[in-house]
Amino acid sequence: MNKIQLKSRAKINLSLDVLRKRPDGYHEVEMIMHQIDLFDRVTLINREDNEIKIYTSCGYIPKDSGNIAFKGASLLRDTLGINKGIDIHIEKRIPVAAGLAGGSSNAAAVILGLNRLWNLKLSQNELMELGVKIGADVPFCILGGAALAEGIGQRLTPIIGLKNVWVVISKPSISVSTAEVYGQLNLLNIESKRPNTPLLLKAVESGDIATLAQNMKNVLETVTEENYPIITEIKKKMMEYNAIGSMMSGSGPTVFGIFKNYQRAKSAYEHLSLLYKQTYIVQSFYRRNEDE
Ligand SMILES: C[C@](O)(CO)[C@H](O)COP(=O)(O)OP(=O)(O)OC[C@H]1O[C@@H](n2ccc(N)nc2=O)[C@H](O)[C@@H]1O
Ligand SMILES: Nc1ncnc2c1ncn2[C@@H]1O[C@H](COP(=O)(O)OP(=O)(O)OP(=O)(O)O)[C@@H](O)[C@H]1O
Repeated sequence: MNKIQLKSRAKINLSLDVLRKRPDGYHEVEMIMHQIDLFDRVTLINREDNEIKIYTSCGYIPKDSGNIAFKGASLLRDTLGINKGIDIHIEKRIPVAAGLAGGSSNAAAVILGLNRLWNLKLSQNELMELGVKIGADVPFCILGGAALAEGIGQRLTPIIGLKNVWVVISKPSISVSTAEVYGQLNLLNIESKRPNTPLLLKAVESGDIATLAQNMKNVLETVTEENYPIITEIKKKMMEYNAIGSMMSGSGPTVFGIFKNYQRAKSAYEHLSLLYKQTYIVQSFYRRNEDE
């Protein structure tokens, strides 16, 4: 085998709580993460030499060692002392710097793909332990499906995901830095924004999308929504167009809405895409990578 192609899926956070700030600056979180069926295509092709090369149609992501997919490949090579080269082709569809883990998901695809292409035989847990070295969202992207994430996001408990739930996502044309959002978070100001995680976990696992959608909360909204009122506007529009609930994903600025059925989601998508260019209609994706 000389080549492998993978789907690199985006995630949304169905809840996001921050418990405390650690001495190293990172935050301990408690969040419910769920993949959606919006994906980049990542193709890995072995090279004759030992270089790592990135090819992408997307004009505004790095094409050198600054690309997180590059970091995924060099991490595997350095850790295992491998002297091989790889061409990494990224066909970008996931909006960038959006709160959808687009970059983390590309890195996860590279790690999963090279494990197979180079026959490394690392377990999923070993891959996840390596993945966290390049980003807190990478282990979840390696796991796939749906999970409760704790620690800095790397301590994962897989949960039963939502089957074929319709979701509309809209990204306003602003980009947000995750580090800045966490940096501006005031832990004294989040009490009313904290989710009831046990209630939400139960709702997700039983497919009770009404309870889920009506109780979703993300403490990072206290920062990003405050900085960008357009997020409040999009959430309002989602509700006007019959979402059961709407929230910002991750550190934002992407907003998603959960819908009762395809017809309602489609109608919302048609209206919202006139207002916000980067609007997508997608389904929840519940299968873990090991199941594929
Ligand atoms: C907002 C989320 O996307 C929600 O899933 C994640 O918590 C962030 O995951 P990520 O973008 O993969 O995060 P990283 O690339 O590891 O970290 C970017 C920056 O975010 C901050 N950060 C990230 C994760 C975390 N648990 N606490 C933090 O304070 C740190 O300042 C870090 O320098
Ligand atoms: N392969 C990649 N895909 C997307 N962005 C990348 C990639 N490599 C590096 N980047 C850079 O990483 C930054 C964050 O992009 P990304 O799309 O991963 O953010 P995000 O969706 O907010 O991620 P998260 O939800 O994990 O915080 C951007 O500034 C982008 O230029």
